[in-house]
Amino acid sequence: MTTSTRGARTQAAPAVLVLEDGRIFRGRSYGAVGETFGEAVFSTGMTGYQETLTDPSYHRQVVVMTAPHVGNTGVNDEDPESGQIWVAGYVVRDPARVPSNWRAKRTLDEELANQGVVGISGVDTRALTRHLRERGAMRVGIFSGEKVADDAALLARVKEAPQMKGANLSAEVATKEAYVVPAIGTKKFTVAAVDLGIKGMTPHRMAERGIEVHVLPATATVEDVYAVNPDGVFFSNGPGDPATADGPVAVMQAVLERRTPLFGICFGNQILGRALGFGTYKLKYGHRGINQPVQDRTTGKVEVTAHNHGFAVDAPLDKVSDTPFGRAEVSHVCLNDQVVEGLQLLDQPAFSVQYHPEAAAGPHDAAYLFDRFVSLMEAERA
Ligand SMILES: NC(=O)CC[C@H](N)C(=O)O
Repeated sequence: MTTSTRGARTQAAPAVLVLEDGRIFRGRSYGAVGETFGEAVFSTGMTGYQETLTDPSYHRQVVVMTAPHVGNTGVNDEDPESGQIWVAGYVVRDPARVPSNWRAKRTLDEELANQGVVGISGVDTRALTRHLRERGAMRVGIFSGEKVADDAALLARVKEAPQMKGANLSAEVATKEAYVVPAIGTKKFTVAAVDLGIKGMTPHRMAERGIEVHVLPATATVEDVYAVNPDGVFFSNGPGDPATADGPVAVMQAVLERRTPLFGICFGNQILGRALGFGTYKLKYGHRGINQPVQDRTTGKVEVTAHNHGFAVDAPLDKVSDTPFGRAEVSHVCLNDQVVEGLQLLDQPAFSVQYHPEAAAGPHDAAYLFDRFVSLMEAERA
């Protein structure tokens, strides 16, 4: 096990990060010693590393932090978004030598080591991020220890690792058993939430609004969804390529058929896109962080929002589309690059966003979307 003292870190084993295009960064082992593979992506969040590490949507991704200092507040038991760290690897520049926070129980270095997550520190993460912005997200390996193979052998192994495009991963991270998150205060509604890799804060944001949330496995059928007698149906965030999510797309289409109020976040937005007949595609390097400007096209208002997506929906920005479920339009757009960030149906109560209104971590500008879901269920009941 490694510790976070200066002395221990200078003794940490050497580590090397090898990108599939042959670019190499050297540093020191951070967290577990060993090797790992994944898709190299970067996050621009300056805070919220615990939420990032435990977000199941990061499954099979090696996350590069652009913030130069990571681990400053250590690790607490309150902030995780799921029961474990999901990132495949972690890349930081300068780890905190003396973490300090009243809630801290352990150092981040210890937590990564305890959970067997291989990381690397001492990397010029800004140079690495610029590289990924120019060349795009790509496969990567991190190798640490006193003896690792030569660079050419490591590169060959990276090139054998699986690609993110075409990866079907929800069932690997989602709950195997259904469970209930009770409403906080008086129960007003029941929601069936299809778990494709759900973050803990999402049902909590619903529970705060009087919703009893029945979280169902990724493989839930239409019968499973309606067995809980839901006022609304929710489709969560999750890892992998939405082009592989045929099962959830079919379930969502059945929900749209019945006109039950529907809300989706991130992967859930991509599934709504597919359910309506739009395509999805891989972004060059994706959106990850907690400071992305999104415009709500209905009100014109701009929100600062939390993102974690590598794919996006291909829907026209400039017109209302006719779909098998009535008229649909792009409700939200990212102002950095005009990527589709939300969809809404005009003839029935269904909408979704590509970003993260649950805001864990991130700004709370988009919390109104949970209220909008409640309004749809209220209108349906009335
Ligand atoms: N956070 C998410 O739901 C991510 C969705 C999808 N895996 C993507 O990368 O775009």
